[in-house]
Amino acid sequence: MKHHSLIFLTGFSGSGKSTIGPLLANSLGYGFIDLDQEIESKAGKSITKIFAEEGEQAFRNLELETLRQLTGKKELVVSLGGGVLENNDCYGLIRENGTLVYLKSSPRSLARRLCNKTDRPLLKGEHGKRLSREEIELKISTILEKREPRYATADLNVQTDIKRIGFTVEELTRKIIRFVRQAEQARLKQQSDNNREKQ
Ligand SMILES: Nc1ncnc2c1ncn2[C@@H]1O[C@H](COP(=O)(O)OP(=O)(O)O)[C@@H](O)[C@H]1O
Ligand SMILES: O=C(O)C1=C[C@@H](OP(=O)(O)O)[C@@H](O)[C@H](O)C1
Ligand SMILES: [Mg+2]
Repeated sequence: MKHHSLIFLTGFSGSGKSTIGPLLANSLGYGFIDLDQEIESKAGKSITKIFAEEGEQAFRNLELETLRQLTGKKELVVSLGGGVLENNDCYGLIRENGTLVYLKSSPRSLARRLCNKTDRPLLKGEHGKRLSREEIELKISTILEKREPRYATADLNVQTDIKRIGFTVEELTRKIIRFVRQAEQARLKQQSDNNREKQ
């Protein structure tokens, strides 16, 4: 059964899911889980090592396996990894079980935030070579073009390019509280209509 208070944050690497997620959860009075951190603690190694030692498909299998354990929960914010929605099974689980929220950022902002980081295996060159900011921005644009259609199906979205993190948290808190309240009211109305029809 879908719980609208099971909130999944999606968006490309660097959009702020892992930073904003715990702040948003605290602001809502919800629990918080970072899917990548769950996977790393289960695997006992970093995502970079999982990619290097077991390959990307092994990581994607761990994403699905970990996500499955979250279905049925409520009043919980889950920060997804940027590639989760590409897996049809993951996408289906998320749509059937909770509310999808998209943190939108431009390739330029994402590249600026990520250019000094070394923990995104997909944003490295041949043999793990570090890329320049321009090369990272190009790589982001290419991958984002493929992923945008699924990101864009989210129930709610927020632009994070030129917004301080605190404002994004406040905006998302307001939007989510309103969305969850309206969804629950609609569900209760549907239930009472169904009961009336049975009488
Ligand atoms: N709105 C923002 N403005 C400026 N920097 C941000 C913003 N959101 C995230 N960041 C920074 O970008 C980097 C990636 O953030 P992170 O939360 O890890 O993103 P994700 O989990 O979506 O990959 C971090 O260094 C974070 O501090
Ligand atoms: O875009 C992706 O496919 C990935 C994004 C990462 O998470 P963040 O979006 O939190 O960086 C992490 O799951 C892994 O490196 C793969
Ligand atoms: Mg993250």
